[in-house]
Amino acid sequence: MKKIFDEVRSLDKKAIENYFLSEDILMEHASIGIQKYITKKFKKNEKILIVSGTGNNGADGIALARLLHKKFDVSLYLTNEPKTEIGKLQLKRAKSINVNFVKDIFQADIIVDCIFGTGLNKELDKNSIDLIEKLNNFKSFKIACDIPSGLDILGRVTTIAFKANITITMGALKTALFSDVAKDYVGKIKVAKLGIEDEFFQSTLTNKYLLEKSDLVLPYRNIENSHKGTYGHLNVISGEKVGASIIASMAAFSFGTGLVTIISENQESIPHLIMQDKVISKNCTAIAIGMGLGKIDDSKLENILKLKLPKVLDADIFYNKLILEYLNEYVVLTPHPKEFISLLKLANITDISIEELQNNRFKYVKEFCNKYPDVVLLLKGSNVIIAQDDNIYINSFGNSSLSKGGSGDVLSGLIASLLAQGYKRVEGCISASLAHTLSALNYSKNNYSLTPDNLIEGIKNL
Ligand SMILES: NC(=O)C1=CN([C@@H]2O[C@H](COP(=O)(O)OP(=O)(O)OC[C@H]3O[C@@H](n4cnc5c(N)ncnc54)[C@H](O)[C@@H]3O)[C@@H](O)[C@H]2O)[C@@H](O)CC1
Ligand SMILES: Nc1ncnc2c1ncn2[C@@H]1O[C@H](COP(=O)(O)OP(=O)(O)O)[C@@H](O)[C@H]1O
Ligand SMILES: [K+]
Repeated sequence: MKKIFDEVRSLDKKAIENYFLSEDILMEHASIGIQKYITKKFKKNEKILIVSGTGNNGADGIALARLLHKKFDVSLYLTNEPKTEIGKLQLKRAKSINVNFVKDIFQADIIVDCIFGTGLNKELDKNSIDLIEKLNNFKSFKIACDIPSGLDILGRVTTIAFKANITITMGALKTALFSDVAKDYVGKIKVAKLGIEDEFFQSTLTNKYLLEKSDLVLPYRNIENSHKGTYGHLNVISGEKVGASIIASMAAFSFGTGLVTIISENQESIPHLIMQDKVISKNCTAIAIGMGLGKIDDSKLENILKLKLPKVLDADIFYNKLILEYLNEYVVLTPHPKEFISLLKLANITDISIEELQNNRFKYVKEFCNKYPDVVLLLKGSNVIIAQDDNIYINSFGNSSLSKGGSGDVLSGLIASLLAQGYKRVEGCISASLAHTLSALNYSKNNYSLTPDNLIEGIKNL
């Protein structure tokens, strides 16, 4: 996993002091980072338009124009004269070698957005909105310098934001790039090193981490002298919609759990691989409840919630106040945003809209985890957040093929499967969530036809 920081400005300052560097050295490295990317990816004669604002993000762009001068067909458009000292210096340098300044933007092969960086601190004015809108309409390959212009430090879109194919971010990953809203603007994300010792970021504390493919720990079996009981027995509690329990059960069975039983009062028609019972199994090692549950008698629910077994609580359960008494060290919660706002309300933390949550996901996850530090929370979304106490892990591998009924049931089944097999809760959530999103990513047909069955098939082939 890679470290993510809420802000890097103070880190840059500290690094400058620690290693006797200068803003100029850092900026040169920032621009070299983008120069290297462009030089590697594009042919020499391609047209590049760099659009620079008045702050240091703009100054990065002016430095980049100098670095690419005569190597590419580069044009530099300034929204205004630079305001910062280093920006003025970069401009002098660029002018001294006759960089090509242009008075109008145009559809180049490549556009580099250096209008605003992390210094965006107010609403965009009309000129900036028009400029970003025009750039977005160009069919160019689009590179955002540090952060797409128009995204603020919390990853919210002000009025409009630059839609990049890639964001080359300076120094270290920033939280703002991983809001759900940002996902449609950042494109790929790449870090440009600023000439600061790697050791510096390694030793700087953070509570946020970006998950990588290598963090996936599949439930490989490492002993031969085993039997089905060795790999746990998951009970999936069924309710009004048995389909959800079947999806979760099939996902769990395919992900290695030795036995899966659907617990239901009625005799349901279910796949022959899955067992069925009316009561919790004696050798049950984990429980999944909530998916398709509908209404349930409080005393029955309480009898399940009070069991000292790892549990995944999902879906309908987030509308029942009873769960507040059981938010303990056995529990994993897997709400989607609508369910999470219900939970926040039940827990008397806040009464907010989905939009407010989606604009401030990290903030509300933190508030919830401060109140319930024993619980492991997985907040679904285009960038999944896994949190416990103060620690946050972000899974950004998901894509829109997962926006379909039943995807969440697969995920709950996968987490419950790993819990039944003995994974710790945070580790279980990390590996299940990675398997879930990587399976979707590997599905290569198109991005509309993925079904829960395809997802489960993909998980068998990871
Ligand atoms: N900290 C450092 O040492 C480094 C910073 N670098 C670059 O510097 C950037 C940050 O630079 P700045 O702090 O100058 O900030 P920005 O370049 O993001 O620009 C902010 C400027 O625009 C103005 N502004 C903010 N919001 C506005 C709005 N809505 N409408 C009109 N004007 C607005 C501000 O008053 C300020 O003058 C980073 O994103 C990064 O690209 C890099 O060069 C690497 C090194
Ligand atoms: N656009 C998207 N990008 C990434 N992941 C997505 C996207 N849409 C949905 N998902 C994922 O799909 C799952 C949907 O779960 P949920 O809404 O609970 O569905 P259901 O209850 O129908 O099974 C979650 O894991 C969510 O993170
Ligand atoms: K930018």
